[in-house]
Amino acid sequence: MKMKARNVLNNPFLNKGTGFTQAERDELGLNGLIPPRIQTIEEQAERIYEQFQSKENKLAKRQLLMQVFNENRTLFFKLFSQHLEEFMPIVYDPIIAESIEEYSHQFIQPQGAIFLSVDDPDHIKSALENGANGRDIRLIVVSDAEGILGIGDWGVQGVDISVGKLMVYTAAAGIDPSQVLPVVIDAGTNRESLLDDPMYLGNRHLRIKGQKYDEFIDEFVSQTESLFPNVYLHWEDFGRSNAAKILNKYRNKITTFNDDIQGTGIIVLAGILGALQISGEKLTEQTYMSFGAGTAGAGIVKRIYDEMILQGLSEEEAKQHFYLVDKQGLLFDDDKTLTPEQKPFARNRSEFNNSNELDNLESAVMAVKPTILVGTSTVAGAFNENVVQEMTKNTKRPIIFPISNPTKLLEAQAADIIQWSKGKALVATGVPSEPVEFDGVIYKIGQANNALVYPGLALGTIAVSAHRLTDSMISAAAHSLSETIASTELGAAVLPPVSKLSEFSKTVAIAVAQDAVKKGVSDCQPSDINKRIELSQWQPEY
Ligand SMILES: NC(=O)c1ccc[n+]([C@@H]2O[C@H](COP(=O)([O-])OP(=O)(O)OC[C@H]3O[C@@H](n4cnc5c(N)ncnc54)[C@H](O)[C@@H]3O)[C@@H](O)[C@H]2O)c1
Ligand SMILES: O=C(O)C[C@H](O)C(=O)O
Ligand SMILES: [Mn+2]
Repeated sequence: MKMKARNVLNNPFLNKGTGFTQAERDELGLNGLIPPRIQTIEEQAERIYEQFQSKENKLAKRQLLMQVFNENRTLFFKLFSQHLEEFMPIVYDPIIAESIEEYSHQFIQPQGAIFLSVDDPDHIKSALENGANGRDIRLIVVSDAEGILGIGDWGVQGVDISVGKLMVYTAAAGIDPSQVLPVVIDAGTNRESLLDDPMYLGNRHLRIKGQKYDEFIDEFVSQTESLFPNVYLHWEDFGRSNAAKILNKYRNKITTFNDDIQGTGIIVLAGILGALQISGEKLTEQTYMSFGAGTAGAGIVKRIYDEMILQGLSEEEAKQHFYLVDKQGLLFDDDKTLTPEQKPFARNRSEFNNSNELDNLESAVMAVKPTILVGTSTVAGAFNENVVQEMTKNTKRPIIFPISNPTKLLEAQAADIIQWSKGKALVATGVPSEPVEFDGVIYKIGQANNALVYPGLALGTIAVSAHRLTDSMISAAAHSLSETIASTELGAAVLPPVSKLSEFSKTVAIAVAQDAVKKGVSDCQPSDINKRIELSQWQPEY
């Protein structure tokens, strides 16, 4: 086979398979190397979709799609754009969790990801260069996989989350797949079953913490910035002790984003604003309880607290609206184990006459009487019938969002919350949920997953080359999303449907870019914003 032919057939950015025209086949020396029939991308997509439908289970469906991804990115994204709602749970959450758990055994191909080892900081630069291979990288998703979704530490196997998040970026917002790089930092793993597994493909030692880890992250950021000066750096699924620390260290120095903290904050705020549009109530009158106050839980609380201040409350007034519940129960300020993110929202025991009894969710709900309950605890079934019924006593339309992932970790099923609350609760879940019928009304369930917002956020930021991702841009993203819901329909969802993801990603991008330009974080002219966004959007066509 000629070099030229091999290069295009083996390069997923260039390969068109049966889509090569006769002229291309002549020029590249492809005659005889692919079946003679020349197909349009639509015909190719139809063929693969037929194969997809014939696969008996979802993991097998994902494996088929990943094979297409590895061979032909354009065709993969054509298919993804045609079947966005159907493919999202397969290539992304929840099935991605299974693929991460099985990674070392199922491994065939590195899927264009970059593997960095904490033991080998000297190769960070060359690994990034090898991966980019001359491409202009504008977006990196990096994970060290200590806190994959709610399933914990998966070591090098967590690389799939970096690949998966990037696939959603392109499908939802048209981020050019040749400008992205998925990265995993293999810092070891504390999961014994991986360390004991002879097939495990990562470093066979416990997780490295402390100075060696911090220096590695520093070196990674500095090499990334010098190789790709226009990059937007997305952090995913780091552990609770690193996620906020890393974000706080770099957020005012580079264009960077932590999805679990900021992305989740945006989507939950948008969902709450959507729910309040439906109920006609005000945010500043709500009492908020976070069940699970880790990376996501505390990130959401900070976003909603900032919104309350934006809506006119003082810092002290705003704080009064928040209650955090974690493993210990309701969090109090005399607790020495609080994280820096929990501390500002911990309560004083003197506020309750039974503070010692508030060591579980049910008693905390009864004592606090929250009107909003968000679950980021990884505790399946924690929002039981009692908890939900208690919530209905506090307000006409309680807002209840169990958003732990994947499906097996949801704090409650949407259908149960609707039943137990007799249709009063306004519900969103982290994974897709079917509509629920109750008393003649069909309740649509919003998906409060950061995937609904991070694509638009990055598109807006990258399109106008904003040199920071500011809180103000983040707030603009949340507001733009909540404005797109159909709040007057009976049983309306609190968030827009995934089927409209491409449309509203653009809405989010415009709002974010406008805010960046207005606040001087970008040099783009206001009149150029829409054009710049359109030009940044890649289309899956040959
Ligand atoms: N829907 C979304 O967009 C989205 C985004 C981010 C995270 N999440 C989900 O949220 C969950 C948490 O993620 P994270 O990144 O914050 O993890 P994390 O480990 O930082 O936080 C989890 C928190 O839950 C607490 N917890 C554990 N057991 C508990 C119990 N029995 N009672 C009360 N609290 C308990 C932990 O102590 C910790 O503080 C995961 O399931 C993740 O998938 C969802
Ligand atoms: O990956 C997801 O589905 C959302 C979120 O980032 C999570 O960690 O659960
Ligand atoms: Mn995550």
